[in-house]
Amino acid sequence: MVFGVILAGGVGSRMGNVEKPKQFLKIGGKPILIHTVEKFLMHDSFQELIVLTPTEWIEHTKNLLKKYLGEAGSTVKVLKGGSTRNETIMNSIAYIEEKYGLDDDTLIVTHDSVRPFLTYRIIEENIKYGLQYGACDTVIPATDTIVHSEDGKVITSVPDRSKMYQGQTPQTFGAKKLKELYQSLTEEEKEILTDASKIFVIKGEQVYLVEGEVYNTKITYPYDLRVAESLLNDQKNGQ
Ligand SMILES: Nc1ccn([C@@H]2O[C@H](COP(=O)(O)OP(=O)(O)OP(=O)(O)O)[C@@H](O)[C@H]2O)c(=O)n1
Ligand SMILES: O=P(O)(O)OC[C@@H](O)[C@@H](O)[C@@H](O)CO
Repeated sequence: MVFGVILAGGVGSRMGNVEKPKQFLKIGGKPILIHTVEKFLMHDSFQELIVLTPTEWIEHTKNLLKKYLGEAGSTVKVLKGGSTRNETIMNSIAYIEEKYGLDDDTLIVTHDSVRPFLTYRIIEENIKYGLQYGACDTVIPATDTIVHSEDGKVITSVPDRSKMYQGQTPQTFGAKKLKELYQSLTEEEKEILTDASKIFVIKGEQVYLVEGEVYNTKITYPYDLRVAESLLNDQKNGQ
């Protein structure tokens, strides 16, 4: 079984002083989260779509799904997010295990709710390579040179940019394996995680690359809202 797991459990602190978590802010007259859910609803491979949000925003999320997406929106399961992004993913796996059981064919396509510009191809390839390889990560080649600094003062190294990529999402995994690997991590290992692919990498497991898109950007800062509005205008004008 394949599940769409849309991560909306954050508070968007880097968005500054806004009245609600950034995933509920509007672009093109519609909440960012709704743009993202719409992309997943275009695929019929999913057994179920799951959105995970902070507890206090669960009812709001359900209302948005019904208001903007009607019947289709009502099929989306809304759950409580976790204290960290990976705990949110674990909450989705706990729900899946409870309702469907977990086996080696249980696949989760995990996606940042604030990356509304992902494409049909990216989702299809995540499903295909997730089923084929058991783990894949959506990435784009680094456009800026990556600089590594241990102390934040001087350069420790400048990795070969031709081998550097920027991680995006979706990140797709065998749910059973992800759960087992995550549970085997120490608290220190969990602390340094900023995504889920690293859980596999730390444990020496292969994660295959799926080609992302530059515009599959994560809305993080106020500036990103302006970029998102202009991307929507471009799409409207067929650019
Ligand atoms: N406990 C968490 C933390 C983050 N996320 C989700 O992970 C995605 C990417 O994380 P990020 O951009 O960092 O979102 P926030 O944590 O909300 O932002 P900030 O770090 O600025 O507070 C977002 O869709 C966010 O909702 C989540 O589901 N559960
Ligand atoms: O550091 P942040 O919490 O903004 O991002 C965490 C993840 O969302 C991020 O690592 C993936 O989108 C892959 O880049």
